[in-house]
Amino acid sequence: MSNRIPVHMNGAFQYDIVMEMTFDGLERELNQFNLQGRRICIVTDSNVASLYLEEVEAIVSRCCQVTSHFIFPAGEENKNLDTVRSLYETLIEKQYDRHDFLLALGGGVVGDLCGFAAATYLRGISFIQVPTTLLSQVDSSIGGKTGVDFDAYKNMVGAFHMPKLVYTNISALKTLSDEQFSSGMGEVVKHGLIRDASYYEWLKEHAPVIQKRELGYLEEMVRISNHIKREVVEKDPTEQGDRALLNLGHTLGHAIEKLSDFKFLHGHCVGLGCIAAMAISINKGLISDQELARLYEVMNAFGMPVSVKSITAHDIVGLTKNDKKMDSGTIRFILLEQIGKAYVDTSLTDTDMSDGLLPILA
Ligand SMILES: NC(=O)c1ccc[n+]([C@@H]2O[C@H](COP(=O)([O-])OP(=O)(O)OC[C@H]3O[C@@H](n4cnc5c(N)ncnc54)[C@H](O)[C@@H]3O)[C@@H](O)[C@H]2O)c1
Ligand SMILES: O=C(O)C(=O)C[C@@H](O)[C@H](O)[C@H](O)COP(=O)(O)O
Ligand SMILES: [Zn+2]
Repeated sequence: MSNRIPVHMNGAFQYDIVMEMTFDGLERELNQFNLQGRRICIVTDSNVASLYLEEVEAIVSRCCQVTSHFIFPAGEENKNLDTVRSLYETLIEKQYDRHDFLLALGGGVVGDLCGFAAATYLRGISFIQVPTTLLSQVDSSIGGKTGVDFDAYKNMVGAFHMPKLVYTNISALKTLSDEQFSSGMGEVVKHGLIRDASYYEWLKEHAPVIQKRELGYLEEMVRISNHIKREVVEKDPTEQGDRALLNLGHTLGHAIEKLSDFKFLHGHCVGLGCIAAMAISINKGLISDQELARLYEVMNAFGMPVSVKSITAHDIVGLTKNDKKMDSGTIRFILLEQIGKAYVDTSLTDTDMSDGLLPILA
């Protein structure tokens, strides 16, 4: 199996996703961009900086004229315009121009924020994704959705801006906390649910080795998820249609994330949202009750929370009115027709959503 997945858009090659077990190959990949005389600013957060910045900066500095870095405090609460503003200030101060690059080293928070700065600084400069969390390796580094939160509304300000390269070092997952690893599994399980029933089964069967983080299995899992995400974003890069399926679990999940003041992790909220979406699908007679029991088994196997306290259905449903998939007052909600097959439903009422939330608010 190749460790290189090319991503195309409108029939034309856009960028490669390259999966390796170290950061070393980044040098080879960067050299294809002819960066002599150029500058690269590595954007990262405080945790990732202490783990990997020195190593990655040494590699990057061999490929371009000047390397600098911008470090911000880790956490979703810093994925906002204040941090973007500080990054702009750094780039202006260092006189970064349109031919220079940003490189996002970290999880989805770093990737989304750095990508948004790259999309907007000087009306757009190039950026590279070097994802280091499970969530970012399987999902957020691919497809060019960039952005930040605004007043804790998730990803309210953003742009589509494709990276020039996604370079994934799978072994970086070894230093991730168990909590962050299980959050990443939220997006992985989502991929199985929306697109690939046999992948969903495979995940369930291989839960023990995945939980042990055996690198061969992690590589296989990241590769399958990357293929699923690639296939969806290639067909619909700017979410005019089926890309919305990648939003399974997100309409309610994002609301829970906001209401928890970001105490709950994104992937965990997506998992909770997937339970609710499945419950609604069951209420509509689309899939059987047993599937919900199986989803609980899968989520338990990966240490994901299956219920939430101190948040009301009323508040969650209220926040769905700000969802990015709203269309003239109609919510475009992702449901399951069967395991491995999702669709966009435009008929849901607030009561349907409240009823779907019952299993997770119990
Ligand atoms: N753009 C997209 O398509 C897309 C897709 C899914 C999620 N997202 C966004 O991604 C964000 C969540 O990303 P995330 O889960 O990666 O969170 P994150 O970026 O906050 O990273 C989680 C934590 O892990 C730390 N970390 C990162 N790599 C590490 C490593 N290798 N070892 C040890 N610690 C490490 C970070 O410092 C942070 O504390 C959310 O903001 C979500 O909205 C975007
Ligand atoms: O790439 C996409 O498209 C996704 O929907 C992936 C999601 O996992 C991700 O969380 C995304 O940021 C959510 O999209 P949003 O448009 O609701 O912000
Ligand atoms: Zn997500």
